[in-house]
Amino acid sequence: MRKPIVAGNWKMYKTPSEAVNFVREVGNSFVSVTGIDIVICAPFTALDRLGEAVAGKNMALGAQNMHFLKEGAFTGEIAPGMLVELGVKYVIIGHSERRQFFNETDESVNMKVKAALAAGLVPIVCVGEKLAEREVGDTFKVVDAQTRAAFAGVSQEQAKDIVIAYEPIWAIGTGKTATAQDANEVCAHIRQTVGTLYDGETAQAIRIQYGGSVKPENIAELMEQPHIDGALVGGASLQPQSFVALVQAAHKQ
Ligand SMILES: O=C(CO)COP(=O)(O)O
Repeated sequence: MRKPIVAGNWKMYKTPSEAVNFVREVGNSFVSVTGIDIVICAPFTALDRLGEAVAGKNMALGAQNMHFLKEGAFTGEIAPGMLVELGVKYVIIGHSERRQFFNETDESVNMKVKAALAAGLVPIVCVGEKLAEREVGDTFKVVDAQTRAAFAGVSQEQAKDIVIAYEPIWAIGTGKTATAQDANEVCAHIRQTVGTLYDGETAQAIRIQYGGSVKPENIAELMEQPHIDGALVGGASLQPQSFVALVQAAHKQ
């Protein structure tokens, strides 16, 4: 059985003190929750203080990006080892906002995936089609190509640890969600692609999240789908009550 994973992607929201207040308000809500991974992907600047704040609270830390090299003259960049030292466990790679606004390519995504795995971080690799691509029926083709590129040169053993987030770009921050059935169909296709790259066992092991306007009201239906193992949540992860409600609704499945 795949362990469900609900992750909040805070994007460029929350100062360090706002982040710590969030954890304070969530309090012990998750302490006795088992059987689900709960992750907060915070801005780099909040990770240090969050590391202390989440201790014993059953929430893991994630970053939203990183560089693929260990160190170097790359002004403004953050290396994998810097995240590891802060207690970070997950890192989002290739979010559509990074692909769109920061020149992230399938090639850089692949290098970052390999670097994250080498550093002991779990990559949350984002794939997803644009509205125009969906409209011409290219959804499968797009996610297939993104998935293949992301996994290039990744061993079977390492591949099992990767989390994939299927985020249709037209559903991000728009209030439009893919229907649970449509989302499931694309996640099934992504799983099949992983199966062709490795084998059926790897395909069954890998966790696939859905992301795009996920809320406490729609997460349960999404999580009921056989190929959806979790959610990557933007806006609805920013308020403590809403984040707790998301995890509770996801966990009932
Ligand atoms: O991009 C997302 C998560 O990574 C989705 O954002 P929203 O949940 O705000 O649509």
